[in-house]
Amino acid sequence: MSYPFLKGHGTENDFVVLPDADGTVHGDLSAERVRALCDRRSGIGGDGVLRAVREGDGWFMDYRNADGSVSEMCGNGIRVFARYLHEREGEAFPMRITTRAGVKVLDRAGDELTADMGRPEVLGETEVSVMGRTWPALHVSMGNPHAVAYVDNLAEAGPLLEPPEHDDAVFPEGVNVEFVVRRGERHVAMRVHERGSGETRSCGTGACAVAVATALADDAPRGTSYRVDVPGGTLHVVWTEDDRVLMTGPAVLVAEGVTDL
Ligand SMILES: N[C@@H](CCC[C@H](N)C(=O)O)C(=O)O
Repeated sequence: MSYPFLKGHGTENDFVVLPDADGTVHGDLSAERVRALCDRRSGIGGDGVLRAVREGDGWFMDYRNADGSVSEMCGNGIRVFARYLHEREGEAFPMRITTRAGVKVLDRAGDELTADMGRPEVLGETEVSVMGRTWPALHVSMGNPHAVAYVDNLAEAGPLLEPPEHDDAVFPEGVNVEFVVRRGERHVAMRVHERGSGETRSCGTGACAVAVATALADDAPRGTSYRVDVPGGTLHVVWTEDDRVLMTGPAVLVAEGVTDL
C-alpha cells in the first residue's frame, strides 16, 4: 500500500508526518510500521511519527515514538504538526489541536510558532542515574513524564546510549530525562534522553519541564522567559501568571513524498 508522508523538524527533533484525515489510511497504526518509517537507514528516519486525523471540526495529533510506543504529547512535534495543517490543510492561526494530553493552541510568533502547552504538574523530587552516577531530579509532567537533573557540564551524563535508570514506582510508564546546565541569567542548556526514542537533538516538552524546574529553583516571578538551548537549536519558554507554559520555537517541513513502508 502506498501512502503520502511529509518530513519535518523543530530544533532538529525530526518527525514523519502521516496525513490520515478520515483515519482510513493507517487505521490502527502498527508499532512495526512506525519503527520502519523512523529507521534512519532503511526508512525515512525520524524521532517519531505524527499522524494527522480529523476530529470534529479540528485535528487530532496521534504521536508515536520511534520505537512504536505511544506518548501523550510532543512539544516540538505539535509545532511541526501545526505547520503542516497550515501549509497543507489550509488551517488558520491560532489553531486548536487535540492531543492525548488535551487541547493545545498554536499561534504564529514571527517565523516561529508558539504552543500553549497548558498547565505543568510538579510532582516532587526523585533521582536518575547514568553509568553509575546518580543525580537528584525534579519530576515534572507536561502531560508526559519528565525528570530534570542539573549537572556541572553536559558531558557528565555520557553518550546517553542507554535510558537513564529511574525509580519504576515513580515512573511506571517510563520517563524522559533532561540533563541541564546553567548558561547565564534565565538561560540554560540541556541534553535529553527521550522515552521511546533515545537521545534526541531536542525535546519541546522537556524544555518546558526544564524551564518550570529552573523558574522554581530561581524563585522567578511567573512570566519570566527562559532561553533553553538544545543540541539542535534554541527554544524560549514562559510559565505564565495564569499557570500555562508557552513554548516558542521553529517548525520546518523539509520533504514530502509517497512511501509503501
Ligand atoms: N520530542 C518530544 C517528546 C516526544 C514524546 C516522548 N518521547 C515521550 O515518550 O513522552 C517533544 O518535543 O516534546
